[in-house]
Parts: sequence; C-alpha cells; structure tokens
Amino acid sequence: MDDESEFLKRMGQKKKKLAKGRLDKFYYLAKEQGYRSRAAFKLIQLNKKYNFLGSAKACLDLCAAPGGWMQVASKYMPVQSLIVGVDLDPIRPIKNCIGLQEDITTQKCRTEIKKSLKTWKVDICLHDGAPNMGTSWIQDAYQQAELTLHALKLATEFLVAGGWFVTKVFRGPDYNALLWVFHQLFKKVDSTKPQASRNASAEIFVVCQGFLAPKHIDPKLLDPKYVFKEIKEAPKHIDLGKTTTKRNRSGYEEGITEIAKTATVKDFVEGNDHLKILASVNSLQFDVESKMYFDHPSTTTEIKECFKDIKVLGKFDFKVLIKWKKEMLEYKESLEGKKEEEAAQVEQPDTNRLLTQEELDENLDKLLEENQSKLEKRKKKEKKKQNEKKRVLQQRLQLNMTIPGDSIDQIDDNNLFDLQKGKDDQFEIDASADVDPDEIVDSEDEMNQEEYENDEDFEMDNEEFMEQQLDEQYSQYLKRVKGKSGEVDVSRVTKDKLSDYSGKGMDDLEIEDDETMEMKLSDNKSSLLYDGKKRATSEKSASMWFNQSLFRGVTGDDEDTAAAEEDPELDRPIKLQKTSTESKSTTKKESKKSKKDKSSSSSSKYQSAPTGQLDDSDEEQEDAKQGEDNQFEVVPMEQDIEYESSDSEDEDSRIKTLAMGTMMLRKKVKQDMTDDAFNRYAFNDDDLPDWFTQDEDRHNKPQTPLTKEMVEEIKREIREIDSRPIKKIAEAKARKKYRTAKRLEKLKDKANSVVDNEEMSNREKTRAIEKLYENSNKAGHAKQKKLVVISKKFKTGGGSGSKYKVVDKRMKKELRATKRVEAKKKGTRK
Ligand SMILES: C[S@@+](CC[C@H](N)C(=O)[O-])C[C@H]1O[C@@H](n2cnc3c(N)ncnc32)[C@H](O)[C@@H]1O
Repeated sequence: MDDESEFLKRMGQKKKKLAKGRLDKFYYLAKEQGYRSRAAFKLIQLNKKYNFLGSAKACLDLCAAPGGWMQVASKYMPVQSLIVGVDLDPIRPIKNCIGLQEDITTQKCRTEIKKSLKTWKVDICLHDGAPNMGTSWIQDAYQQAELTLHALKLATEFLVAGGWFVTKVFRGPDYNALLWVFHQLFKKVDSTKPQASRNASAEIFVVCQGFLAPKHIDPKLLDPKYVFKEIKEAPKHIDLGKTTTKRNRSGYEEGITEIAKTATVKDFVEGNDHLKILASVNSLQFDVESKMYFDHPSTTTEIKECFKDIKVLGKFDFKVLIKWKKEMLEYKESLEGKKEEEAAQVEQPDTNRLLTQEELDENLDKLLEENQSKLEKRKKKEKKKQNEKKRVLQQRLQLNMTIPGDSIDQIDDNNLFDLQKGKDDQFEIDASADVDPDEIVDSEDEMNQEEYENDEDFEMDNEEFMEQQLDEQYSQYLKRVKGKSGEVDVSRVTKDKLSDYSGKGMDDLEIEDDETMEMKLSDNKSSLLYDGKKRATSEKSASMWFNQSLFRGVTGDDEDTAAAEEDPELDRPIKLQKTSTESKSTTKKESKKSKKDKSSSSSSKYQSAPTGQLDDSDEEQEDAKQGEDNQFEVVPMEQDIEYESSDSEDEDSRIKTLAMGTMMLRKKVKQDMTDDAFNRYAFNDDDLPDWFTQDEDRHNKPQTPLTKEMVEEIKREIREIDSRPIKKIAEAKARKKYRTAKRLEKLKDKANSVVDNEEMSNREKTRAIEKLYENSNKAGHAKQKKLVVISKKFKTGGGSGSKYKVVDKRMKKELRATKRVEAKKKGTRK
C-alpha cells in the first residue's frame, strides 16, 4: 500500500477520489514497470545513492505490503538472495520472496521471522511502515516514530554486524530522538529524501550503515517510553480535538500549550494576512460562516484535505490553496456586487423619471471631471511621446545615424512652426483652410477615444519603443552589411517602421517622414514668417543636407546650388512639415496631397532636384501649385539610392569598382555601361511594399560586363603591390647589403696584400688571413649584440664590460645632433 493510499485511508477516503494531480510520474512509471507501488522508486533511488542492495544476500522488509520494495529488492539483490517481507496486510506472492502477515510490534512476528530466516542474519533491514490509525498528523507522527523503533528493535535482532537499516521517519517532534538512537547503533547515519518522495510529504528516509552489533543493548534504548521520555514528561497540555492519546507531547512550537492550532477557512479567505495564517495553524476548519466556500464547486476534496493538515503541505499545495483563496475572494465580491445591485434596483425603481436640476448638475460635474482627467492623461502621454522622440533622436545622433543638420533642422522647424503659430494665426487658418472645424474636433475626439480609452495604450507605447530599438539595431546591421551611410538606412527604417505601425495610415507616415527626412522648400519667402537666427540655422542645415554625397552627381544639382547662392530669391529657409500632432488634425485633402507628393517622389527617383522642381508631370505641376497655395513645396525624398562609401567598401567591391573604372576608360564601353544602367520600366511602380523595395535594393544590382579574370588580375596586381616591402625597410636592407659588400671588399684587399707580402711565410699568411676573417666576424657580432637601454633615471648603469649601454633619451638625441653637425661640417669643408 503506498503513502497516498495510506494517507487517504487515514482520512477515510478511497483512492478513486484522489485528485488526478497526485498521480504523478512515479505512479505511472510504477504501473508501466510492473511495480506494485510508486514507493518502489523511493527504494530504487535510495539504492542508487547508497548501493546497499547490490551486495546483500538476505533482506528483511518490514511493513512491506503491497510488496513494491520487495520487488525492487529481488531485482537488485544477487540471485538466490533471501527476502522476507512482513506486513499487517497480506502480500501477494513474489517470486523468491517470503511474505508474512504479522504485526511487527508483536513477539509472534519475531518468531515467524526467525522461522523464515532460520539461522541466517540479514544484511539489510528495510522499513517503510506507516501507522494505520490517527486523526491528526502529530499523533500519526508519534506512532510512526514508535513503529520505527519497533522496526529497529527487530533489525538489531536480525541484522548482521555491519548491516544496513533503511527506514522511513516523519520529521516530527520525535525525529531527533530517533536519530540519536540510530547513532548509538550504527557507524553512519544519513537522512535523505529521494526524488520519488513528494515534497508535500513530511516523510524522510534515514539510511543507517555499519551496524555495530553490540553484545548487549539496553532495552531502554529501544523502548518508546524511554526514548521519547523527555517529551512525554514535558508538562504540556494536549488538545487534539476529538481524539486524545495516552501520551502528552509537545507540538511544533516550544512553550505552546495547545498543539493543534486552527483557524477558520473564512479567516483564511477574507483575512489580510493569509500567509501568516497558513504559517501559524495546523489546520483550517469550515465553520458556519465558511459554508459558502465549502459548497463552492472549486472547493475540491483535495483542498479540504489540505486544510486538515497544513503543516505537511508542499509548495504545490500552497499554490493551489492561494489560487483557491483568490478565486473565493472574487466569488465573495461577485456575490456582494450582486447583492448591491439588487439593493440598488430595489431603491431605484424608476430610472426613466426626469432628473432633477441637482442630479443634472451632478452628472455634468462628473462628465467634466472625466473629461478633465482624460485631458490630463492625454497631455502626459503627449509629453512622454515627445520625450521618447527626443531620446531616440539623441541616441541616433550618438550613433551617427542621423546627421546633425537633420536633427537640428527638425527642432528648428518645429520652433519655426510654433513661432508662426504664435505670431500669426493666419497660417494655421491657411493650413486648414478647407477643413470644417467640426470635422477637426470630431476627428480629434475620435483620436482621443482611440488613444486614451484603449486599455492597450501603454502596451502600444512599449511596443513602439521596442520597435524603435529593433529598428536602430537593424539599421546598424544594415550599415555593417552594406557599408552604407547611416542616415540613409535610418530614413528607410523609419519609414518602414511608420508604415508598419498599426493605427497609423499613410498620412501619419508622411508626417513622421517629415520629422526625420523630408523637407520642403518654400517658394514664397514673404509668405513665411521666420526669424533670422532660425533662418541661419536652417541655411546651415540646408547646406549640410545638400553637401551629402547623395546630391553629388545629381543632374542640375550644382547649377541649382550655384543659382541658389547667386539668386537672393532662392535664398529661403528649409521647412519641415508640421509635427505629428498638428498634422493629425489636417484634412483628408491634405493627406491626399501628401500621397501624391510621395508618389511623385518615387517616380522621380534619380532626377529630383533639391528645389523640388518637377518638370513634366501634370500632377507634379498641380502639386507645385497646391504647394504654392499652402506656402509649401514638396521636396521628394530620395530614399532608395545606393550610396557608395569608399571608406566602408569592402575589398571585393573596391576591386570591382577598379575593374569597372579601367573598363570605362574606353569611351564606347563607358557609354554602353551607362545605357545599360537605365531601364525605362524601373522605378515606375508606386506603392510597392517596403519589404519588396528593400529586398530589391539589396539584390537588384546592375549586370556589369566584368569578367572573373579581370577581377582576378586586378586582385593579383593589388596583392603584388601590397606584398612589396615598405620603403624604409627596403632602404635599410639595401644599406646593410652595401655595407657587407664594402666590408668584404676591404677584407679581400687586405687578404690580397697579405698574399702578396713576400716577407711572410705561407703559414704566416694563412694565419694572418684567418685572423682577418675572425676579426671581421667579431666586429660584426659585437655590433649586433650591443643593446641600448634608454633609461629615464639612469638607475641601471652598465659598466664598461656590460653588453648594455645605458643612455637616456636626451643624451641620445644630443649625441645624434653633434654627430650630424660634425658630419655637416666635414661635408662643407670638402
Ligand atoms: C507505505 S506502506 C509500505 C509500502 C511498501 N514499502 C511497498 O513498497 O509496497 C506501509 C505499510 O505499513 C504497514 N504497517 C503499518 N503498521 C504496521 C505494523 N504494525 N505491522 C506491520 N505492518 C504495518 C501497512 O499495512 C502498510 O501496508
């Protein structure tokens, strides 16, 4: 019989009522592997840790039914081992095992075991007993301890010296006393809790090894009356509710007279400190006031069982209880809410009656308050958005993702816009000339509705923020991959982000684009208000903007810039479009116009001039006209041009460019290549999805007439150039070579003179020549070996014999200078 069955048996439950959650993996594993109880895995795990079964020849299993441990013992012990199992309940026969139906506390059991073992002693005595009776844990814990002591008594009788005793113990008041006894009889005592033992269970397994087998054991050592005497005699009063036991013993806490502390389930559910309750009581009781919780369908048998013995609850049970408490609290609140509603219905029978003036005022006040709070929320949100934008902008600036002119411009233009707004309301009226004021209010209201009454508002912000972060990282990634300048990617990414951003249409997209990239040049200087400072900044920004490589090489660019410099009429401020919030209130007409602007921008790729003069298209002329009306002219955004940055070009593309350049030296090839670069169908598509354009940018590269061989040839040339030594090294090497040649020549001369010397004998000549070579070699080595140490403080001095020559920087320089001067003097004298 396993623990849960035992537990439920004690609680008067049947196994069928067992909550499914309690049937864990070991239950199913036991079923699968044919073990009679899940407890079998406890022994398997204990044996894995201590390996007591492997070498045992005889085993006594006390409290063995239904026989799971016996099965394990017969499996892990050597074949032909003797296994005797004893239990109150009958044990179904197990191959090669003996089963006895006895009470282990009786003398009869002892005799029966003796009969079965004959003259044998056992190497291991197992005990997994659980007492069969009891109403509270404390009582059962004592009985468990008592049973363990009985098992130990049997073990001392039948164990061989050095044998093992493995027993289950409940961690209760008698636990330490038991451990003490074990220590008296065994060499080593270990407490462990195998994985298969539930956390919720207070059981623990004590593995005693090396039975000392004393000749005489004091009977008091194994007598519960004595072993647990101290506790028994403590002057404490027991209150165990319905049941009383023959013994008095302490509870969990020292000095507490009442062992079983209880609280009501109502206290637990409705009280403020439910954790404190759980920590301090032994059980929770359903009283009359808790009846509503008792009857609730979520109050399962498992929960009721948990309430009976709080102290043995595990983490999982605690969680279940806390969840249940939460649910009950909600249930209670809903009940109260219903009651209140009913009461209100009773009190307010006629809702259709006419409201009094006071009630009307009250309602109005409420409405006003609500609106006020909404407005405040909106302001806060707007401020937050602005701050966020500023932060992102700063980040981009730090990462060089946005050119400074761009950002300054943005701020300037916003201010410029404000200035206009402040000085002359005419502009605002102009900007929304065709707008029905009611419509604006309505649309704003709608926006508010959407923005501030939506619960997901905050999440949207977070998402947006996250998006931004991702975008930034993506742009950095693109920068690395493609070696492009950051600002281009940023513009694209920003655009992507905006188009992806749910809840924002194309209009928003255009507006946000304005904030980052798109600029407008006003045709009519006089119609716009701006002050000098800002104009200067704008001009600076404009010049920075047009100085970008993007505008280099664009037809007419130079002329336009030059013209702008010369013609004061063209000397005008750069204007950003309105900020997002202002623009949101613009009319549909405006948004339509911006769409047109956008389409015109995409259709005029590679031909757009910074002034935004778009020649042929009627649409564009119309736009220009409209722009004039609104004091704006749209400068199409150059978005998809590939910027070649020589700095960041990788080796391959540099080589390809070089090869192309070489090819283009021939006029015909140059012309062909230029012609091939244009396709009359290219860039004609409007409103292409961003993912498509991006992909196309990345992969749609012009087919060049370059051949592999050409590229390889250039690569080889470059490699050859790269492998050449640098000039200084080459010179030094040449100098060395020259010096060696000279030395050899001198040596040769000397050797010749020795040879020619008629006064010397042949022997003398040979020696003299040998000496010459020796000396020359020595001189060369000595020079090489001389190390120069530059010391600041002159602390380490090298004596005359030292191979180090210690100098300081100053001295070295001075020495060189004097040598130089001397050399010069010599030169002039010559
Ligand atoms: C948890 S079960 C043992 C399970 C067993 N180890 C297995 O693997 O199948 C506890 C057993 O202790 C037995 N028991 C309790 N008190 C006993 C006693 N005084 N004498 C013999 N057996 C007892 C119960 O009958 C019960 O079968």
